[in-house]
Amino acid sequence: MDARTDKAGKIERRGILFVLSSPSGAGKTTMARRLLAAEPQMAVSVSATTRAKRPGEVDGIDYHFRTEAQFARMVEAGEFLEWAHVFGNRYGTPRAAVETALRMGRDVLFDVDWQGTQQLAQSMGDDVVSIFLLPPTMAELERRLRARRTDSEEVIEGRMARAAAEISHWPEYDYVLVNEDMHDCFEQIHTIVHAERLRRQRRGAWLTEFTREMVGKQG
Ligand SMILES: Nc1ncnc2c1ncn2[C@@H]1O[C@H](COP(=O)(O)OP(=O)(O)OP(=O)(O)O)[C@@H](O)[C@H]1O
Ligand SMILES: Nc1nc2c(ncn2[C@@H]2O[C@H](COP(=O)(O)O)[C@@H](O)[C@H]2O)c(=O)[nH]1
Repeated sequence: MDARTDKAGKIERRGILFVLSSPSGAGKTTMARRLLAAEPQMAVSVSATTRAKRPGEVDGIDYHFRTEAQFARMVEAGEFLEWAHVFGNRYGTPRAAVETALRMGRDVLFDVDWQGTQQLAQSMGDDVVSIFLLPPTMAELERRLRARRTDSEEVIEGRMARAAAEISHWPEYDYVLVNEDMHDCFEQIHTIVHAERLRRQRRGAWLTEFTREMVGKQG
């Protein structure tokens, strides 16, 4: 028996929803990829979006790329856990995949903006752990957006224009990290994941039973 299952092997651990947000280009996708490589049991929420595919992006892996009409039908059918307008496009978290992963006791990683984080926190409460990434400077943020070579000048300017507004939401997050050095930032995120999993409230009935049996066996 471990913290995930009871004596009958039934899953009793609720998955944690780890949310990463930042201004565009600060490094969420980079950190998410590293975390998923280090934590193969962690599920990732693949968002749906109406934005155009970037070079190298794959439908169903990076995003579910949808037309406006398809996205609107999904909203109408209640298929999203949350959705929002970001940079003139619509982005949303499909409900079904997240609910399946959580039911199986798996943690789920989200890359969503501040609006998505607020909506997830409202619907999923204490199961949400939110992390905000800051760039070391605005100049470095712009450098990273350009170095990525995935967006037009117009898109980059739009994202830089929105960066200060995104950053203003940092106090709403559980953790705020400066992504200066990739390795250090990843280590900090991984430490948060380990610590949050060890919270007493998340260890479930297993801990109660474990301590009761231990004390019962005394003498
Ligand atoms: N600590 C770092 N130092 C230098 N470059 C970095 C660092 N972290 C990420 N980058 C680089 O910055 C660029 C932007 O990173 P990334 O795509 O992960 O950002 P993002 O926050 O996911 O952006 P978006 O919200 O637009 O999807 C990438 O080219 C990435 O390799
Ligand atoms: N509220 C939501 N925001 C989302 C979701 N998926 C991604 N995002 C955020 O959109 C911007 C832009 O992303 P990009 O891939 O076009 O650069 C970024 O801040 C993401 O965090 C979502 O499902 N809901």
